[in-house]
Amino acid sequence: MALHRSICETLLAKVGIEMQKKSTLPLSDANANRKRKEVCSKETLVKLLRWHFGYPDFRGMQLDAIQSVLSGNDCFCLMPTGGGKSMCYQIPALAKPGIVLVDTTVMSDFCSADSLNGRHLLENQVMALKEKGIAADFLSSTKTADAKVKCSVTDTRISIMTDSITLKGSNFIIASRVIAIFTIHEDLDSGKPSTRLLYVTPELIATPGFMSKLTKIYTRGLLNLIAIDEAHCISSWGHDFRPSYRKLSSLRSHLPDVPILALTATAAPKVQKDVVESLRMQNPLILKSSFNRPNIYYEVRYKDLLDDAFADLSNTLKSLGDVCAIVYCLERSMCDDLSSNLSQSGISCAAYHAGLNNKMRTSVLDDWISSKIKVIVATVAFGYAFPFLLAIRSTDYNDFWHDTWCDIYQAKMLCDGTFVETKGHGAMMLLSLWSSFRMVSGDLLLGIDRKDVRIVCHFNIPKSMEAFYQESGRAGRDQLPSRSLLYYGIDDRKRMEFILSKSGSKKSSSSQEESSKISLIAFNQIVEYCEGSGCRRKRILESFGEEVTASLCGKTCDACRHANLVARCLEDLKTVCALRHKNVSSRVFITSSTAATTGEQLSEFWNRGEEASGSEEDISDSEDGNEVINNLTSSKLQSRLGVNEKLAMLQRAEENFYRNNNTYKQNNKGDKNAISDPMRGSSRQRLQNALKQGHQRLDDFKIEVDTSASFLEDECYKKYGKAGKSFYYSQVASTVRWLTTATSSELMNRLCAINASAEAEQSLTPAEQPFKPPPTLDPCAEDTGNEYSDNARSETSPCIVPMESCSFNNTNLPQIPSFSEFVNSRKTKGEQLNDTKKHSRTEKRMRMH
Ligand SMILES: Nc1ncnc2c1ncn2[C@@H]1O[C@H](COP(=O)(O)OP(=O)(O)OP(=O)(O)O)[C@@H](O)[C@H]1O
Ligand SMILES: [Mg+2]
Repeated sequence: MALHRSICETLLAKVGIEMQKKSTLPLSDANANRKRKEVCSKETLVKLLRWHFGYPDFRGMQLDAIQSVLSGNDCFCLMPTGGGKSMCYQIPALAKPGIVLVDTTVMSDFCSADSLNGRHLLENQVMALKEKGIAADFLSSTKTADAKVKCSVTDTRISIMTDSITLKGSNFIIASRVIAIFTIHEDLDSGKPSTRLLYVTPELIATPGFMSKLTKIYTRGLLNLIAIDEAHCISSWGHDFRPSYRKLSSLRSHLPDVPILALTATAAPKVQKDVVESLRMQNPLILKSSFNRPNIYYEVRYKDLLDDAFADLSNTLKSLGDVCAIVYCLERSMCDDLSSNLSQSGISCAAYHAGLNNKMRTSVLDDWISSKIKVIVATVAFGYAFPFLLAIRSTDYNDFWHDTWCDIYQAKMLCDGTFVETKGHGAMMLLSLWSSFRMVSGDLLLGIDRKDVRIVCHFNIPKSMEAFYQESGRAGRDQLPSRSLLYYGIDDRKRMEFILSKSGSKKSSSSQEESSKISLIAFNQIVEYCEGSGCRRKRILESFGEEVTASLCGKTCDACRHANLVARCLEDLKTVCALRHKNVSSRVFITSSTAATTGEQLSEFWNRGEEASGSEEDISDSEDGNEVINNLTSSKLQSRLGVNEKLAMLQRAEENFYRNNNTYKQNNKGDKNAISDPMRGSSRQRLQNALKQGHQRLDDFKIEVDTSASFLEDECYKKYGKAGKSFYYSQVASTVRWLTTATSSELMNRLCAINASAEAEQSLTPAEQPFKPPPTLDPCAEDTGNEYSDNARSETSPCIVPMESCSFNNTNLPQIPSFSEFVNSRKTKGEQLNDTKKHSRTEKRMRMH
């Protein structure tokens, strides 16, 4: 034991775990208050605030909340972002001996997604509190996945003390953490814990081991308060990806008279009701501060009216000088692109998302917090993984594929290991994407207390007003003037609507449909915020049920300050939209909240239903998918299996899939995934429509529509015909999308050859017109001569050469590896690394090229 202690101390010293720098302020009435539920006087509490935090006085409703919980009442506290909610449980932790338990999303997100980052962040937070003289610490149910260095000293004790922690060994950082857990547990068991503020995850609370520990602390009269930070997760997000929050309801039954403090910045009345009921709060004191953030200037810019939104963003950031900023976007790839784009234009910036490896994320975060990096480009909060599959599928097939395997690879390291036996690629993709998006979900920057963020830009529309408020609220936590800038694009809006509408597909359960409807209604609020001409601030506040006067804003939003300009922009947007999306019923300026939920055909992604027979076997709609989603939440396998076992399991699943699939195909004459002629016809029609729109949009449009549509369709078919209709549709969709934005010269570049050939053919008499590829099109013509085979000829566009031979669009695709190949390539790679004694970690993101 003595040996253990000395090792602990040495290691703690080595990793620099800070001891408290400030002593706790001695309070004369502290002991007297120990058992009595007595309100601390305002003076005492202000003294604590000044001593530990150096602030002169409490803000807003802080004091009411603190006094309420100290007197034993439940309290529901609604405060704006940056309003100082943490103080409402930090001060009670100082006011009496005993423990304040804080259930926090920050930990939940980070620890379940990425243990090292979670720990790193929390270590920072806890260290900051320790420096203020607060005995704070944290515990989580995080599993340690890395198995580098054996940590034999603590193995046995850890497994005895926490039934949820699977320790397989550890690198140095983890070792230090493990020892810290050891000491916290010892402290909690001691009967006289020195810990005052204990941050935990809902996952940990749900474990019987920890609950029995809590019960012991409670029976000793040492549990003073349970604080649930970001309590809205119980309601609006809990069902989707934080079911563990639901388990918090057991707190009341196990610990009946410990006051509960629920804190949130985003709670609509229905959410508030849900939180109060779920936590079984009793007559809680409801404290509501205004959501108004007077120091934030709100502005919307319209992507469709900008020449170059990237450039606009970059110029805006530059014009602000060397300030700290956050840019949010929807997808990782966008994060990376945007970040490198901004860096190229001289802005100190980095991408931050779950696709980065631990080391990278930690270092980006550190650099941003310490101001080495000024701008952080992060993914927005998102709770749905399932529909992302379709969104991503519309991007390049190969990139998508590679990303997917990479995600599986990363998921084993980052997520909590919910792997299930699945039926093949579709399901595995869903699984991996689910994992990866679960990782990004919940705003990775949540809980980071960087006060001087001067501007928050949304480069893609957020999913709801609540998400927008949370994210934009990261600006100006120091109360100094700051900005929120949202770039609104019609395509972005459609993409988000699609994603949200697909979150409850027709084959899903009714609750999923319901949640999809709710999401779309919530999304409509943020669309109205962008498309409406009235005061932005008023709109935000009204969406949270606050009634405000028009004068409240005081020209601190673009709609109030530049009313005419905004009105003009909205008019222009209307026109652009009418031109660009002629065949798609536009929702611009349709403000009825039901419009989004009526299932209208909103974009190229989701009007697949109208295309011939639909896509029964689509990954999106497959029973497989639902099964995976269902299994994901109920999987018994959970994290108990090792990584290699999980990979082996996926490999087996793939083999089974192919076996079953072949049998299925033999038993069913037609392949459901095959692309039929009517489907191809319908795709050609869509491409024609898009080309016709181009005709209207562009003055110098000289493209022959029908032939070009056939050409493009043929291109899609050749590229993805064999992969099945899902990928074929995606390719058609992205081609349509490209057509709606392409410039004349881009169109000409891609289609000039075919149009040149059409023109050439027109100049010939019908008798002269050859049934062969035009020489200009075929760079290999000299080699192939007239050997152009009938097989390579498209039935729909007879004058087109095989795409593979066209130099202007070389679509030779790298081979797509099967999952087994992928795993084996990893193994080989690993062996090679061992052979050459390369211990340094190379790029985590595996490249298949
Ligand atoms: N009474 C106070 N006076 C001055 N500053 C304060 C006071 N209370 C809290 N703060 C500071 O305000 C900042 C925001 O506080 P905190 O992180 O608790 O906000 P929050 O309400 O939890 O925000 P979010 O919703 O973004 O998590 C912190 O830097 C905190 O130290
Ligand atoms: Mg907070």
